[in-house]
Parts: sequence; C-alpha cells; structure tokens
Amino acid sequence: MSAAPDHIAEAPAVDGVPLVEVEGLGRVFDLSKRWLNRLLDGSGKVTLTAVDGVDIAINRGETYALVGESGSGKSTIARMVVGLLPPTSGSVHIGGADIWAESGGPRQRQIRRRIQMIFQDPFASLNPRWRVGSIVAEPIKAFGLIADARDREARVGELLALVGLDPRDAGKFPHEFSGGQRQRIAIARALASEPEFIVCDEPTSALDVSVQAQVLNLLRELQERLGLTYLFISHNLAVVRHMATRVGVLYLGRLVEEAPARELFAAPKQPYTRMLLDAVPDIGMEGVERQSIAGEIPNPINPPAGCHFNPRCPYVMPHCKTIVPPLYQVGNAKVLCHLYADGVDAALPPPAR
Ligand SMILES: Nc1ncnc2c1ncn2[C@@H]1O[C@H](COP(=O)(O)OP(=O)(O)OP(=O)(O)O)[C@@H](O)[C@H]1O
Repeated sequence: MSAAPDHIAEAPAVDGVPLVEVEGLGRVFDLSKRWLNRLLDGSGKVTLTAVDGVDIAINRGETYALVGESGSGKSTIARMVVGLLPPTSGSVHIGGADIWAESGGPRQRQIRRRIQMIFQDPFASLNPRWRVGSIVAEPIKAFGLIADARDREARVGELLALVGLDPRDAGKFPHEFSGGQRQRIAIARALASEPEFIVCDEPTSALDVSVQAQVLNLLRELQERLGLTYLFISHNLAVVRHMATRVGVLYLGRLVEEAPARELFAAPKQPYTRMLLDAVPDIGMEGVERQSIAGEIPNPINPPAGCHFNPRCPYVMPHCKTIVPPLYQVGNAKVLCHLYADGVDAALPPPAR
C-alpha cells in the first residue's frame, strides 16, 4: 500500500472556496470534577486542552488526513467537525454555513445532512436489533428525504448495491455479516443522507488486514463517483499515504505541520513529523537513519511551555522552551517550528544530538 493517490488531483479548489473551513478550533475539557484531580490540584480547577487553535481548510473532492500519536486530538476534532461535540473556541463552516452558530431548527438539520461520519468499529456502530434495511433507511426518514415507503426501499437497495452488497441483504441483521461487510453497511448508511462531506475516523483499523484495502478502495471509488470530500483520521501512516491528498500532523492538540501528502511523505519538515514517519518501517524516508520517537508524550494537562515538542526534539533551541512558534508557510507546507524562522525551504539538517 505504498502507491501515491493518483486518482485525486492535489488540493483541487472549486471557485477557490473550501467546502470545510475550520478556524481557530479549540476544545478544553474541565477535569475539575474528577476526584483525583481535585486532590492533586489545590485550586480545584484542572483543565485539559485537547485541541488548541486548529485551522484547516478542505477543498471539495479532497481527502485531508489527520495523523498524530494517541491523544493528539484527532477524534476530538472529528467530533467537533461533524457536530457531535461543541468547541470551546473557534468555528466550523461547511459550505459557508457555521455548523455551531445555531442549534436545532431546519437550517441546522440541512447542514447536518451534508456531514456524515464513519466510525472505527462497525460492530459497535450498527444497532444489532435492526435489520440492515432499517439501518440504512433511518437517515432517509430522519431527514425526510423520501416519504414513500416503497421508494425508500428501492433507494436502500441502490445504496447497498453501491457499496458492493446484495440489495436482498436488506432483510438480514448485522451479525449475519463479516466485519468488512458491516463497514460497507455503515458506509451505505452514511451515504443515505446524500452528504458532501464524510469524516472517516479510523474506518479500517478494526478490520482484518485482508479486507482493509477493499474498504479503502471502496471509499476511493465512492469519492470519485459521488464527488465526496473526506476528513480521514488514522494512526496508520501506510493507509494515510494511500488515501490522502493533504495531511495535517497533530501534536498535543496543535497542528504542527500541514502539507500535500506526497511532499509530506517525501520530505517532512517538522521534526515531530520526521520522527513519526521514520518510526514506521515501510513508510520511512530513504537515506535517513532510522530512529524512534524519543521520550514519552507529555501529560496533556500540563504540557511543556513553548513548542510542546521541545523536550523530545533533537533540534531544540533555547527559545523553543518558552515561545510558541508561529505556523510558517514553507513552500506548499505550513510548519509550526522555529527552525523555519528565516523562511528557508530546506530539508531538515541532521539532528544536533
Ligand atoms: N470527554 C473527555 N474528557 C476529558 N478528556 C478528554 C475527553 N475526550 C478526549 N479527552 C482527552 O483529549 C485528548 C485528545 O483525545 P483524542 O481522543 O481526541 O485523541 P486522538 O488523537 O483521537 O487519540 P486516539 O488515537 O487514541 O483516538 C486526550 O488527552 C484525551 O484524554
């Protein structure tokens, strides 16, 4: 799974307006109620910044992948972007509409119809007591798309065929299907509301390796056929390389690098990105000495000052420990790192230690 995604043009912009605009997105969790935190912190106020001022713009037809170690904020961003979790700061616009500006109401429902999510675990995300036909028909009913029951049934058959299942499967229950087939059912359900934008949160990580590629290829085919836009979340960099047009790298809630996928995998600019890629055997860069990511991820309740990565960074400079770097534009990439303060677009120098 190492081929670059030739099927998607890099960063295609329609009228130059992104379909998805995430601006200054932030989410702080208040942990004060947890008894251990109250004991540890005399003030009684303990917060965790899971997502910190993230800006992302996703063009129509693009697959934007978010990567980062566990706890970097990928799922929290996904939940805010689909409307499941309110941000504590910033905004999310889909097709120009602010999804958090108003709650309830028909306009909000119309926006929500355009956004769907595919979850990691198809075993957990499908109601075991519902037949597949009812599962796939549910969004059609909920959004009032097809009133007539027979027409709705026909549409469910079309959707099942679209994801490579037999329309006659509509009468079966989820447990009668394999893991890959259940994820296909989840995809059919996501497509039922005719969305433009789908957030795929680790869509294949619960599946056998043998069926992962089939599901990924299905997602790519559907993207081409239906003009879908994806936000793709995965800890599997081989999968990201296969799927993504652009990649955003998260570290402790901050976006530390964003670049077209090919460029990011060929020449990562942020030291963290380089270590993340180099730690994966079949994705590391040629000619670069392999090294693992040094140190542990810091406690997100009390992250390091300045650049959060500074305690683990082989290029660390004194001011990295006190000053948060701005997001520098370096060629086609954006990089949160003081190394790029002079604007030079160069490969990372060999580490100082
Ligand atoms: N409801 C919550 N309450 C408190 N903290 C939370 C909550 N949800 C997430 N967090 C914290 O926010 C941070 C980011 O979590 P998130 O699940 O978004 O990371 P992730 O990158 O998706 O990780 P993973 O790959 O393990 O799913 C973590 O430190 C996590 O413990």
